[in-house]
Amino acid sequence: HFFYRHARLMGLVTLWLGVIFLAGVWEFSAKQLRPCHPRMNVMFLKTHKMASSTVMNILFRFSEKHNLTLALPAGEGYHLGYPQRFMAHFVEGFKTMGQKVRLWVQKIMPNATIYFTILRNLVSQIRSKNVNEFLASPWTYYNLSENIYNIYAMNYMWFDFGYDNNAVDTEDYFQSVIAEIEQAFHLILLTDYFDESMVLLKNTLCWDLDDVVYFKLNSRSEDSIQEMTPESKEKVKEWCSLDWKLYQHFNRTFWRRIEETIGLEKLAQEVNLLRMRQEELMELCLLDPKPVDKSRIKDRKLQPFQSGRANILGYNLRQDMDNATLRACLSLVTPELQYVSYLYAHQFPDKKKKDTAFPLWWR
Ligand SMILES: Nc1ncnc2c1ncn2[C@@H]1O[C@H](COP(=O)(O)OS(=O)(=O)O)[C@@H](OP(=O)(O)O)[C@H]1O
Repeated sequence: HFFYRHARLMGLVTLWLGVIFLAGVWEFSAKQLRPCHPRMNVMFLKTHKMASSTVMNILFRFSEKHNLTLALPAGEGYHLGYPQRFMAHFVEGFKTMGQKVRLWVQKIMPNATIYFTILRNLVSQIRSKNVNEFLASPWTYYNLSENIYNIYAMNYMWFDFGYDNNAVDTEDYFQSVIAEIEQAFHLILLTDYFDESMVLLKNTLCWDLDDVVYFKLNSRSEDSIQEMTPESKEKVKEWCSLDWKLYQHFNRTFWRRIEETIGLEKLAQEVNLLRMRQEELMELCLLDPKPVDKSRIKDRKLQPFQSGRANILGYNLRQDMDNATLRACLSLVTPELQYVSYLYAHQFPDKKKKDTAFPLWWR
């Protein structure tokens, strides 16, 4: 009787192991055979001075290629309420009221949406004139009571995620925010490894290489920047300690994700392909091998918005292109405001146009 009972148990266990094994084999072969499907629902949190305009350009081109609907700023504006917290009625066509930011975003995005953003190392990002003087004695210049007008001077990445940039940095607080960000975002990319980020994005979203090929947008001219001294590089990590820890954390998760998904060897190959394609397109489209000073941009409609005193560079296109090539090249160099203006006019033909003129192109 004892043997009989155990034999039955053993039989059951063996049967289960068999079923689990078969399910594993089936899933493995299904993964090998089934090509992934490009993700069409994407939410990008635009962060400042972190190559976010280049990412936006990638998203704009993808949305045109697949005729997708964009959440565009309502009325005459170009921002979704920044620096206020996001609300759904900042998006053209949404009128609902009375909920929290996360719910607002969920209200306008479908359930199966990939949420992502991009961060940059403080040391490479903060290159404004007078940065060293500022960091030598920041409290001389920084006034806590100025509140929202201070956001670029302390922990602005923290602010862009919707948190208090003046908050006291304690381990518990830091960890609780990180946990919230990790819950809300599927992917955090890095400006400092932009090409690697584009490969990771392409693989996560199952897009093509050409979807993430780009020209670098919104770069500052050399005479608009001041590099940090070695002392400032150390001081900024203290002054913006929340941002510094945030960046370090997501730098680690970025490389972990690469290792778990693509692997370093394949990453290097794909980055290489991306750069080759980028060079090919630059030769095809551009008059100059590098972005040029705003005064040298011949077509004013291709001049990027000039924020502050910095000189923001742009591009001149070659003249000798057929219509289809010109259209493709234009979309790669069109600055953000002009592109938003164009997409808005296209998506809402009956509404009043935004006032930034965009290059005329044929649809
Ligand atoms: N592909 C790529 N790789 C590395 N860095 C890049 C890339 N594209 C843009 N950039 C740099 O990003 C800075 C502009 O960022 P944003 O577009 O976010 O600026 S803005 O806030 O929208 O004005 C700006 O940095 P600075 O030149 O230091 O100002 C750009 O040079």
